[in-house]
Amino acid sequence: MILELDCGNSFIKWRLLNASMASVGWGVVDNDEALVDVIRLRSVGLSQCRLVSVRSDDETAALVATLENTFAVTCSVVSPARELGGVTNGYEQFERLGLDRWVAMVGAYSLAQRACLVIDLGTAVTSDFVGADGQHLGGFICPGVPLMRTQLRTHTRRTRYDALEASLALKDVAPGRSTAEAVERGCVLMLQGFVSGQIAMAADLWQQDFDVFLTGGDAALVTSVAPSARVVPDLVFIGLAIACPTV
Ligand SMILES: Nc1ncnc2c1ncn2[C@@H]1O[C@H](COP(=O)(O)OP(=O)(O)OP(=O)(O)O)[C@@H](O)[C@H]1O
Ligand SMILES: CC(C)(CO)[C@@H](O)C(=O)NCCC(=O)O
Ligand SMILES: [K+]
Repeated sequence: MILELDCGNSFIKWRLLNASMASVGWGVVDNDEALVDVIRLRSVGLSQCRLVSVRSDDETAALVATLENTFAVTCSVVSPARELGGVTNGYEQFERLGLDRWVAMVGAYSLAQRACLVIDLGTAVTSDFVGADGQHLGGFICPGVPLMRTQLRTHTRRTRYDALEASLALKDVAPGRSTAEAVERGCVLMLQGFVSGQIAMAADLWQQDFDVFLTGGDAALVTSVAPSARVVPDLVFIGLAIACPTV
């Protein structure tokens, strides 16, 4: 079995593949200890681990050491590259491009084999443009819903509401008539406006000849403004397999 990990700033997403590369389990945890606990229950036959991380080098090294010591596996870790899977990193300093963005676009290009716009909606929202020839033109980074919400709560005094109100607020996006509706709907509309703008930018560059990929925990919030987008929740893992092939 292979353990795949996508180590973000807020969450670690994990997935287990069997010998036929079929997913036999997955989940989301919010710290290293919780990850070890959940994998320990399923670690029989674990032979390899591969991971992509946007955490600090020290944090990533600590997680790798824990996994290698606890489960007696070797971990392959994605490192920055100028070129991978036909995609050329477009950053002036290629090693500074977030590795989650990098493997997501490598995964998207492997599926599309033509120009693609890759949007990852998580804690942060990122968008990346890859041309038909695999050249990464660059992209954008903005706060995602969790960050927008927390910034509002932190910097204003009267925008509070509870989780129940929040969960009821998104039944539609009409003008809000309570604080919860006003904030929750406002954040979703910010996300949708951003995604619409990105698709318009891609259409300026490539007319109709491109694919839009959506991934990340909040992808479902924007599908209404991107009806032809391909929603691929495991896009990072698809790219991860290309970056760290089975040994
Ligand atoms: N099971 C889940 N666990 C955590 N977040 C979830 C889950 N399902 C949906 N979400 C939503 O996904 C968003 C987080 O997205 P995602 O899991 O892609 O985070 P992320 O960008 O990977 O975060 P990071 O990479 O910084 O850890 C949150 O806004 C949350 O509302
Ligand atoms: C933007 C995030 C936080 C999204 O997870 C990550 O890709 C990252 O830390 N990137 C480094 C900065 C950059 O990509 O330019
Ligand atoms: K992410």
